[in-house]
Amino acid sequence: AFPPDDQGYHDFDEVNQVLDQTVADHGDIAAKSSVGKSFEGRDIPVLKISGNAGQDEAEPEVLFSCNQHAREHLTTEMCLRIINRFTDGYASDPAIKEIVDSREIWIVPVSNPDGSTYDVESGEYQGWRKNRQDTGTDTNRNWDYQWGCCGGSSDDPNDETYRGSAPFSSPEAGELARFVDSRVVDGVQQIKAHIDFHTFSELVLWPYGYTDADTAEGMTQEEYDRFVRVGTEMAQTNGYTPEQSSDLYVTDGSVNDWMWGKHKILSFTFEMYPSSGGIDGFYPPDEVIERETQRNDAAVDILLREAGA
Ligand SMILES: NS(=O)(=O)N[C@@H](Cc1ccccc1)C(=O)O
Ligand SMILES: [Zn+2]
Repeated sequence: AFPPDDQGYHDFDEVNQVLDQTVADHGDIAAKSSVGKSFEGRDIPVLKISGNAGQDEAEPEVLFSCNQHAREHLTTEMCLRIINRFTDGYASDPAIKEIVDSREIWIVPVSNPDGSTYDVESGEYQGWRKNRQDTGTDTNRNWDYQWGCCGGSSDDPNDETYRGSAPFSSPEAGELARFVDSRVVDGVQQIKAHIDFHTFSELVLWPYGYTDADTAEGMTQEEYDRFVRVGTEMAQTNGYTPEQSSDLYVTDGSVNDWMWGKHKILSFTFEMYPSSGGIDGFYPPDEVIERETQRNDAAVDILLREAGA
């Protein structure tokens, strides 16, 4: 459970209650399933929002994933904001209805349920980042694209950026990857765009993370320019700084590199509020949740539009 002053945040059980209630209230446009189990055996929930949610329709799909890093709890609230906005708004807002009827939206509010639970279950924040496998794997260094290639992760199990013993050695990354793989229908990946939400620094990041170069195998200049255009457009709406993720620092095995490198999914990371801080930057007071999640509404709409382009 979150500390008394931060009850506005949802822990894992409360997230599942919200998802179940959403399906109960909006069963025609919302469907809950699991992408698989975490290391400690928790189901990692995914909510699908679409007209006729029970049918797989030939519509562009978009994935929003949150809380890959345990302590980054504001990102779970970001995924819940997306869920509430597109379900509660469906009956009253024609623009929302138009999007939901023409897209299939997948939302994973808690990608790392073991780590997220560990971080808050004592009632005191643990500052935990990784999953709960042995001494912890940084799942955002465990994706199977240029894994461990380039000094953008650690081979020391005690480090915060430990890449794991092998690509997809963490079930959390492996199961989400398996879910994305499963969205290849008749040889075509149905998911066209993705945002992985993190905190903090207020950035919009795009691949590749493993190299400083703009272009590399699997990334032409035209493809890079599209990341810049869409990333910059989204950043103009939320005031974040847009940049290639390696401009921040080189990472290898990150989710964005795999989403683009393997599936050509237009995949971004958003680093949310605050813009700076120490360890307290991971724990903004719950009073900021509404403001800092609504801050990304327009960017989310841009990505949903872009998925159909
Ligand atoms: N959220 S964070 O503080 O861990 N920063 C992220 C930044 C990041 C995210 C995606 C690709 C490259 C870099 C990280 O994984 O290091
Ligand atoms: Zn993070």
